[in-house]
Amino acid sequence: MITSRTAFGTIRELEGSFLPVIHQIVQTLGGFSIGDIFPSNRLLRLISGTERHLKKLHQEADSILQGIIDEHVSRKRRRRETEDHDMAEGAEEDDNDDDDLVDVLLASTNNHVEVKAVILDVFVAAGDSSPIAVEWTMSELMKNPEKMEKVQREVRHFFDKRGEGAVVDEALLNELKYLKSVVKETFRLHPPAALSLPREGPETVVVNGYQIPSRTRVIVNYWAIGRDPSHWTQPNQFIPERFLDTCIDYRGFDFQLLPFGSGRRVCPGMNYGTAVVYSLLANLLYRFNWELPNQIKPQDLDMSENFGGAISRKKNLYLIPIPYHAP
Ligand code: HEM
Repeated sequence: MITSRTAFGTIRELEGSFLPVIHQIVQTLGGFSIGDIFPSNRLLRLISGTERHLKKLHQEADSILQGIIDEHVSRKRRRRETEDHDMAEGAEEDDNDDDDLVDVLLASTNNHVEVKAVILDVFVAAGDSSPIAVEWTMSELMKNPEKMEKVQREVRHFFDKRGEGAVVDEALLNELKYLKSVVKETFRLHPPAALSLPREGPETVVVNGYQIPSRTRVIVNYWAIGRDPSHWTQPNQFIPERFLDTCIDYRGFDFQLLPFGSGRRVCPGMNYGTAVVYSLLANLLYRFNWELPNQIKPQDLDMSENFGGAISRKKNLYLIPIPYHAP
């Protein structure tokens, strides 16, 4: 929702139909089909039906995006007409402060196919990653009440000192060390994108004694790397403290923790995605205490995963918020 408001501004009706299509595209792309294993065999690709399904989804997304672009073009035209009229009467030219992503892209090209491709790429790649990360973080904190207490103490101390409106940016995260460790630990156990996008190398290489011929399709399993016992002690336990005394980070330089990938094809939305995660979490943790419904005990909270383009919870997380009032 935050990404779509940034991209589309206020076109709520079309936005409402676009997000479910994106969700289906992400789910379909994330699954494996027999055609993925033998990509050169067109018959297998046809039998699996995935290609047909994706084409249909693509057509739906394309027509919704065209509607959004048309809306933007006519809104811009109306605004320009009003501005021309106002300027003729002596008013100053309007700046473009409230332009959204579509406006910015349309200002740089008249080619609507390119604009649609960029928007589709951003939405499919961004998917629900940040909300999924927040949902897993809250799940782990509910399962581990002592960690929840510790992180809330830190966040409340921070906001009580700086005021409720304080923005949690990269500089201030140095003060929220435990929250940062909690997020790193969640990315380690539950990377929203478990697998890299498929990549092909231009030439043959040898990695750890394995020869990988050029043009081989390679997919890296970030989920398995995060739980590899040769890198992590008690790999399946949620222990944010493990990050307090190390500089291991998720930015792509520490190969045992790669929730955003690494190298030239590292996620370009990393800063935006993490800013959303930190600010949502900081607000949820500051403003409310949280309880599990139906007397569910923390240790009984279901943590099953849904396999797809993004690894979300299999069952939604339902929690009871209890407003917190600063003393
Ligand atoms: C917590 C949030 C996010 C996570 C965990 C995440 C993770 C990833 C991962 C693992 C990849 C694949 C890297 C690879 O193939 O090795 C990726 C690619 C990508 N991400 Fe993100 N992402 C997040 C948020 C976002 C957001 C908010 C945007 C855009 C607004 C975005 C845009 C992209 C794009 C465009 C690519 C494809 C890059 C390419 O084609 O090489 N991501 N992301």
